[in-house]
Amino acid sequence: MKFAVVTFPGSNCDKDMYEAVKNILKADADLLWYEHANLENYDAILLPGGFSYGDYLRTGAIAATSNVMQQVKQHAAQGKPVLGVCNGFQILTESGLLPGALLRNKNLSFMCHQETLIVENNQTIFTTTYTKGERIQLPVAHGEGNYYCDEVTLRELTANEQIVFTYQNNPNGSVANIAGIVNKQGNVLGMMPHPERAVEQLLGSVDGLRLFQSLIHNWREIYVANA
Ligand SMILES: NC(=O)CC[C@H](N)C(=O)O
Repeated sequence: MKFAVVTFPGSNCDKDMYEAVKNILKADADLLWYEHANLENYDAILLPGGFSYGDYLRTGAIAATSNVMQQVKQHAAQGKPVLGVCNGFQILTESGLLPGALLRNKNLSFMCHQETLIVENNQTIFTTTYTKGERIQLPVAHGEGNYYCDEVTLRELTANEQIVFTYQNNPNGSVANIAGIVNKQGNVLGMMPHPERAVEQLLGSVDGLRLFQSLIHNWREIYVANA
């Protein structure tokens, strides 16, 4: 299984993401500059955190218009996995791959600390290593992590079990305590907390590692075991 980590101008969690996948998971991965990225031969695409284009206009809005996102859309339409973390999540909502929007935190301040999340759906390709309702520890680091969607969308997200992670103690004002959602097909996950920053005990938690392990395991089940 081969991972692509896409770097935009202003990404700053791209190397952490790459290190987590390449050196901790020991998976095949490339770090790709957005302009030259050809995503054809990759199995999973990782959109890392940061401040793409300086967060100008709206977070993720300018990166969402880049050519590489057309490729990400094609990849997603084929049912292949896409994970957007933090700014990656913002890019996914701005590009229409996920519903809703990320607004400024309710206290209008950047926040950076460990949060307890609740695993709401452990039946996605990203979350089968967790149990439903499990409390896990992941760090958050954002100024605009306040997930918003209208009531109709929230009803749909709930009915389709697209809410994957919620915050135990909502730090940013997100609707329904939402920390991460998947698309209807279940192959595109966007989340504000950073799994790539929780892949070694030295970092305070290994709960993020399990997300990548889940993805690799389920990808093999789908594409290798049944081939
Ligand atoms: N770590 C990040 O990805 C930061 C995300 C974002 N640009 C924000 O502050 O909201």
